[in-house]
Amino acid sequence: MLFHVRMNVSLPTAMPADQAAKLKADEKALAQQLQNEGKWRHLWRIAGQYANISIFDVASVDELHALLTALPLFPYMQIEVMPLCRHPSSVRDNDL
Ligand SMILES: O=C(O)C[C@H]1C=CC(=O)O1
Repeated sequence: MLFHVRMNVSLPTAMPADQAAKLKADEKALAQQLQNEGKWRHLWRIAGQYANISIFDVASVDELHALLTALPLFPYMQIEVMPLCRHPSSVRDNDL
């Protein structure tokens, strides 16, 4: 199942720099692991914003929820999820 996910990140301004750096490093490691596993298929920065557009390819809504809520930055993100299905006019297969 494919999901379009937007993540807006908002770290508290009072958060110590070393805590923020650790969160970002942990987030990066997990994001890259999930990309290598094929579950996090696309990761794009939204220009000019601390936000991203991602495409996840997972087995279920429950799996997506588990992945998103396990992200180190999850407590500091606003997340919007859009489930995707095949468009009848698309000339592409689902292999993104
Ligand atoms: O920077 C972000 O957009 C938030 C998050 C998503 C992947 C990652 O490494 O950090």
